Amino acid sequence: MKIGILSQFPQLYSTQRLVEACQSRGHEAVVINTLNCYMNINSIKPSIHYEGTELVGFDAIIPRIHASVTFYGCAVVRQFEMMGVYAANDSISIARSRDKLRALQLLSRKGIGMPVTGFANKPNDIPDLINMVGGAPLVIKLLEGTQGIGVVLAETKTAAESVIEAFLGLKANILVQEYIKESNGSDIRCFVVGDKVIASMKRQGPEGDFRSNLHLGGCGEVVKITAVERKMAIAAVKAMGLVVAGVDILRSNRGPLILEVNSAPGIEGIEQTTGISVTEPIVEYIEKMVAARKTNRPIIA
Ligand SMILES: Nc1ncnc2c1ncn2[C@@H]1O[C@H](COP(=O)(O)OP(=O)(O)OP(=O)(O)O)[C@@H](O)[C@H]1O
Ligand SMILES: [Mg+2]
Ligand SMILES: [Mg+2]
Repeated sequence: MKIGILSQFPQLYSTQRLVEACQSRGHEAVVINTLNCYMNINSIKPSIHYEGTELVGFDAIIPRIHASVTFYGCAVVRQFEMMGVYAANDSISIARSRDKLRALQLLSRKGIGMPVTGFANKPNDIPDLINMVGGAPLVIKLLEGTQGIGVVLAETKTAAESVIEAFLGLKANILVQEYIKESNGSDIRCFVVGDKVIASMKRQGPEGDFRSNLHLGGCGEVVKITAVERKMAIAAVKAMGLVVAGVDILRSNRGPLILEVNSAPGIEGIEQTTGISVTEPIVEYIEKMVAARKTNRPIIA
């Protein structure tokens, strides 16, 4: 197969590992810088051009769309879909999961547990909004933040009111969320491919930070997840329609709660913490899907 890896960063560990996994399973891997793709949208033969030539002959793509380029990245993935190329994460699912509000709304419809979350537009909604999620302390999040940036813990009602006012004054879209204190600055990251959790780790934030993101200095350790957590992670990925995803779960007093589903989950942290290759299963999954598409057999993966 010829597999395109959509990434702006060819030197990144994750990009390199995906290339290696494709090659070790006998496929051709091409790293494509998403932002350098330009598209010809027409009803006869939609195409993508790249550095002066047309991209042809691809069987599948693995999108690694960075949060800062969601709009353009999804357009490129969608164009590949229009050309009949299999996308291991399609454009609709990436867009769904990237917007934390949309994602939580979809998860809530499936009855998947999550911290109580509020969303508002007008500043005069603030006191009731704060009460709705159980009062302070509470967490305030930018809708499209990532790597823990734009996730704030407001310890008091006054702090919460001023942070919410400031964000809304800047026209930022924010979520207001119940703070799960008992998770103690840690969460569980499950790496899912298809309908399987391939690897999981517990992430613990640095001393004094409630955020567990590895990019902010958190560290990972191997963890055994429960059957309920496994089921929940898989259901969340299915609700998004993703095939490759990183699911963040908080362990709360009322059981596991989903925080979010990431469509371009980090690969370095989970592989180094667990010693499990998560890239091989991605390529294996793509092989099954592409083969099933060709023969029109029902897809069992
Ligand atoms: N409601 C909450 N209660 C307790 N801790 C929370 C809550 N929300 C977020 N956190 C902590 O903050 C971290 C970052 O939050 P979240 O995953 O929502 O943001 P992110 O910026 O999208 O991160 P990622 O890099 O995983 O995409 C979480 O991993 C968790 O440790
Ligand atoms: Mg995220
Ligand atoms: Mg997260």
